[in-house]
Amino acid sequence: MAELLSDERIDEALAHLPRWERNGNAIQRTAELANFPQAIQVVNRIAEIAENENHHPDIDIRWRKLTFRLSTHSDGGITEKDVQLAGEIDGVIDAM
Ligand SMILES: C[C@H](O)[C@H](O)[C@H]1CNC2=NC(N)=NC(=O)C2=N1
Repeated sequence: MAELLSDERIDEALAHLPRWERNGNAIQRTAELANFPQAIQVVNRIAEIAENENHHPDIDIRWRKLTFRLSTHSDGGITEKDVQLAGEIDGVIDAM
């Protein structure tokens, strides 16, 4: 179990993650890739990171548009694991 973050800590984390917004008990970002294969490549790279960390995003795939929603299901809210994964997802998308 990880510790749920305070509202203040979440705001502070999001100040460093400008592409992410809070959506209730999760943080969320959308990204539009150049085409569908690139979007799937992004998903595959993130899948590898998620497996390594045993922390998995909810992912919505619509053609070349991806929406990532991060929360720590076992704790019912946002933890440092989500903040960490958000930064890594940004890194994968920025590298495309
Ligand atoms: C047993 C295993 O540690 C859990 O099911 C992991 C897997 N991936 C997970 N991912 C996310 N986002 N939240 C979790 O609580 C979680 N739990």
